[in-house]
Amino acid sequence: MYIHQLSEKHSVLHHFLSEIRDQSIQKDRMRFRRNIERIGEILTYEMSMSFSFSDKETITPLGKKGCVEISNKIVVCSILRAGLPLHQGIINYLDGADCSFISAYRCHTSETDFEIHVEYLASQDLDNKTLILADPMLATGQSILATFDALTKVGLPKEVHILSVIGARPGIAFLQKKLPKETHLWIGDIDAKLNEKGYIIPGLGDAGDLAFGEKLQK
Ligand SMILES: O=P(O)(O)OC[C@H]1O[C@H](OP(=O)(O)OP(=O)(O)O)[C@H](O)[C@@H]1O
Ligand SMILES: O=c1cc[nH]c(=O)[nH]1
Ligand SMILES: [Mg+2]
Repeated sequence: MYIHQLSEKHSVLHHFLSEIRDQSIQKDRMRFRRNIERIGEILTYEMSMSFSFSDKETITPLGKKGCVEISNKIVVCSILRAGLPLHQGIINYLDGADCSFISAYRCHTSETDFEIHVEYLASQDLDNKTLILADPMLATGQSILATFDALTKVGLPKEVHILSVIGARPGIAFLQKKLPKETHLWIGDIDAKLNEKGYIIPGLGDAGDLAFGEKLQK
């Protein structure tokens, strides 16, 4: 897996990362969602430099200009529910992309153990497409793997890009073992560890709850 950690360079991204982690600022739910969306825009801009482009001619009011346009056929698939604001950030920049949605949630068998349940999938044909799989939190990596497995039953994408805001080192190492080598991971920041409940430390807490409100545990 090719890992592109955007926090390696200092940029405005650090401002947004700091705000989503800050326990007082993140209480503003609207700001939290908007910051995740803004990070989605930044990740998409960086990822777009790896896309294919074809030439086109654009007519301006005063002449002609040789321009380029993205030639990848893109499907953005986001994992419900925390993926929704990230999804919005991605499609803010990829105007014509198809959008798929998949649900994945942690179903707890005990205080510390859980399984990932995938129950809902609405997807386009993925054959030969550029698949962007979006989830703001990459903790154990199990949600991404379960959704990747469900999606690759629908078709065989030409390339796969995973977009995430904060990841944990053990979850990334897990995906490195399980996903095809040519998969790209575009990630805002990487934290060192997980706690016994599978939360990223220091992370930011529960992204789905912060964006949309605390859900009842199953
Ligand atoms: O890498 P993992 O260990 O699989 O954890 C990451 C997943 O956990 C969260 O989802 P959650 O189950 O909390 O659902 P939610 O989006 O509805 O809050 C998060 O949004 C990821 O999908
Ligand atoms: O730290 C974590 C782990 C999973 N899901 C979250 O929202 N946060
Ligand atoms: Mg959650």
